[in-house]
Amino acid sequence: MIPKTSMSLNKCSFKILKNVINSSIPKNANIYQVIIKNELSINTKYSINFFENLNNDNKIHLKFNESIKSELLNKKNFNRKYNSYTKNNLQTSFKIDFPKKLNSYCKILYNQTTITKSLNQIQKSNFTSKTPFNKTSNISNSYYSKNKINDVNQFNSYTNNGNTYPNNFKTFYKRVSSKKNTQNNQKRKFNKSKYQSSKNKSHTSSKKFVTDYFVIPIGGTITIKLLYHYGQKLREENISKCSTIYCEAHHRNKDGRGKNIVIALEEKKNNENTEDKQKEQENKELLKFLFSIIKKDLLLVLFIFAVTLSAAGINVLTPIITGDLINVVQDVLKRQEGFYSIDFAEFTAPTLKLLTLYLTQGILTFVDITLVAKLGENIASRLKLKLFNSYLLQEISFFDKNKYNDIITRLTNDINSFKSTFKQALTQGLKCTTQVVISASYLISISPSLTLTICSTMPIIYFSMNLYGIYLRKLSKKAHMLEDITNFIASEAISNIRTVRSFAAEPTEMKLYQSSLNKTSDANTKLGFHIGIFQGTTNASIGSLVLMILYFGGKQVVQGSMNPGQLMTYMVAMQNTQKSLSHIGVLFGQSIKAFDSLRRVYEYVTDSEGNSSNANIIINEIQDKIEFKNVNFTYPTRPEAKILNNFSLKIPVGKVLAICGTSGSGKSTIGQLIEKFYEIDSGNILVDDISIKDIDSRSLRKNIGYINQEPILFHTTILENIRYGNPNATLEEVKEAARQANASHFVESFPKGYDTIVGDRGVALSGGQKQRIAIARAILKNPSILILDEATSALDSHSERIVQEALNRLMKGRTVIVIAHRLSTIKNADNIIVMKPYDPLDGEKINIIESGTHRSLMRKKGEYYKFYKDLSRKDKKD
Ligand SMILES: Nc1ncnc2c1ncn2[C@@H]1O[C@H](COP(=O)(O)OP(=O)(O)OP(=O)(O)O)[C@@H](O)[C@H]1O
Repeated sequence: MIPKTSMSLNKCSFKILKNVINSSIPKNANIYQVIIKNELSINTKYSINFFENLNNDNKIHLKFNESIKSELLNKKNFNRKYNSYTKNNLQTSFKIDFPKKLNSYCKILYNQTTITKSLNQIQKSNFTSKTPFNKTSNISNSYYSKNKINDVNQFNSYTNNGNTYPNNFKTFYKRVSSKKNTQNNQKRKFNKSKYQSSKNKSHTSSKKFVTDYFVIPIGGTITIKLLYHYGQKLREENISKCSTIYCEAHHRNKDGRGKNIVIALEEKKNNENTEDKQKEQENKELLKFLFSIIKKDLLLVLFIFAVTLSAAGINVLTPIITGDLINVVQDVLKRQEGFYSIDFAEFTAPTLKLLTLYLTQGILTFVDITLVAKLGENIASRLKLKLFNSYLLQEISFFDKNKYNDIITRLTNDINSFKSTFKQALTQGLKCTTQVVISASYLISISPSLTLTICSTMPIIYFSMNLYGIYLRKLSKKAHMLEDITNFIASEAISNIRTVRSFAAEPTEMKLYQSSLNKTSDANTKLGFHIGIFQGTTNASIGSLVLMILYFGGKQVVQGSMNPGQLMTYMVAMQNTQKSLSHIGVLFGQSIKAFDSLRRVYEYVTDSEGNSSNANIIINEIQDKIEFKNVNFTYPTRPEAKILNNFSLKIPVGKVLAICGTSGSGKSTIGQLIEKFYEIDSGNILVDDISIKDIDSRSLRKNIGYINQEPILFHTTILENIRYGNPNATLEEVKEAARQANASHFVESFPKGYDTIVGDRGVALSGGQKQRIAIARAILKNPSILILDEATSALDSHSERIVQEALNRLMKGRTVIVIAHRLSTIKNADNIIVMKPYDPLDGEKINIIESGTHRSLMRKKGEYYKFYKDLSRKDKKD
């Protein structure tokens, strides 16, 4: 029976909870729920679940899964060991280790009664004020022992104050930190031979972290709120993104009877205040990021500032000098001396001044454009490099979660749009703002009354134009979207031309394209019509403004309160101000968009920063078995569907394991887990008796060769494609690998031999040829483990034979995992396992339904027998 669910559980978490209960907990077990309310300051869009390790030692081991761990860690330094233990039969305890930078405290609710305050007090008095977590302290252990007692006392005094807590509900607080250890552990690169000795050192990691440790009785409903603060950086903005998290933990009493608790972490509801703070914090971080990109060019930026300000100053001066020139002309006219008696020397001074201004303006414009182009390119390159690097370092699950187009768009469109707006904002924005400020004060100084008259009408024109501008932007967005769709239809049809042809779908594609084209053209025509209205109205308004100035200004000239030169200056300055203002408006809109683009780039860049794991054991050659120990696994993009459940498997070194089974049973998943493309939820995968979590991913993958049904080749020469397996291989070595892979014959028959370009993704080669190039590549890589994922299933029997021959050569002396389709490979394998998809409703809850050698399984006449017979029938047909 499940006791009453906590009121704090929302619908979503309850659904998950129900799933957990349905899927994992024995029906006859007593189930108690411990609801952990989560207010993690982490971005857990995808990270679901703590996970548990149940040992028979009457202990509960709670662990964070890797994604949460890295998030929690503020992407670094998280302790891998989350051990906890049971105090006695009635109590379940768990301990959570926080990294020392994590300023953390717990709110505990017992039967809906909050004791948060007490813990907050403890937190404040002992941790935050005396020894802030964000500072590394070298305080001795005795300090902590002393404080630990204080904490317990404080806590007890609170719980005894008329609260509903049972007496055994105690809280201990312990905190140990050592900067030295953390740094040493981070820097230490493990070498396989040194591993044993280093391992012990690394496991003294409890020293490195702040440790919160609560003892909680099983029974009733307990809500625990964990609040994490990253030192000074309370990243509240991410709280809203935090999704529901659950974990389940099993507890066994000494008498062997099981008790289970389900723990759910739940999204914290944000109030508006925290949302504002979040945004503020996000913007701050974004600006910081931008500064880190620009800071190398700080001198250049300052120089551009100086040039732009000078250009703005000259722009303001030009109408003034023009006014002077007009005044000279007027003076001469006043004197009414004939043309030949005019002293042109009077014109020289203002004319020369104007000429100098124009020339300087030209030079400054040239310098400005050149420097800003340089700055823009520097920034864009840096951003692109940062983003591209972050893509290459992302977890494979990142590519499951995000659309390919989205990933590429951020690298191209987003960065380019940011670059161009940044350039404009820096030059035009600065120039326009300066001009507006100087011109406005100048306008007021010439004629305050005229300026007031103009200013009362200008905002009306300005705002109505802006409103129309918003409508125009909407139209333009729609036209762009339709254009994108049209382009997509064209590119899809062209890139899939073979499919289009073979289905004789040309007329359909043409119709589709034409209909989309018509819509785009209609939208663009409408846009053009409205742009026309906009431009026409703008021109008419500007004209009216000029007229107003001439009318009112002319009156003032006649009245003698203004001279003609000043009127001229006034007119030009007003036009400049008006242009600058509308420019600033447009730039403002563009800047918001550009900032969004930058935000998207930043999101991906920071995403990958969380992937720096503590796995640092380098392995040069795998010499021992691979072992799956009680592995539970779900794909991060589909957390509700468990793929492997308590999965155990040993693959001895140098042996061949064949995996067969129905589609979707998880055969390929096993290969991907060995490659460490995904992190497992719980259990362990050992390679050479070392947990895969501790092994440096690159060094692991260097030891693995993966050949699948559709090998991907790069758009370059055959030589370079084979060399991808070992960039240092000589031409002779490449040729030898090709020979062993049965590829040399067909490669040498090509006119350009090894210099033949294979086309995009190897389109210029047949399936069998691509497969053999991939095998040659694997031969050069010389891996200890070979994973063949349905490697020959897409080939006809002739190609299959040639490829298989090459594969047989490659398999010799290696540990091989064959995800099998071919009878001969399965038959000769040292061990065969038959898998079925995990089904939570199935009583057995297993993935492997049979295992053994070909002979033993045939004798058994079970699933493998059926599978083998089916395959033999198919083979005969072929
Ligand atoms: N990247 C992924 N994200 C989410 N789910 C996935 C992903 N890859 C595979 N799956 C799911 O995991 C399950 C096992 O897939 P897997 O590819 O391991 O099966 P398989 O036994 O190799 O199947 P097949 O014989 O058809 O290739 C399937 O239900 C599949 O839909």
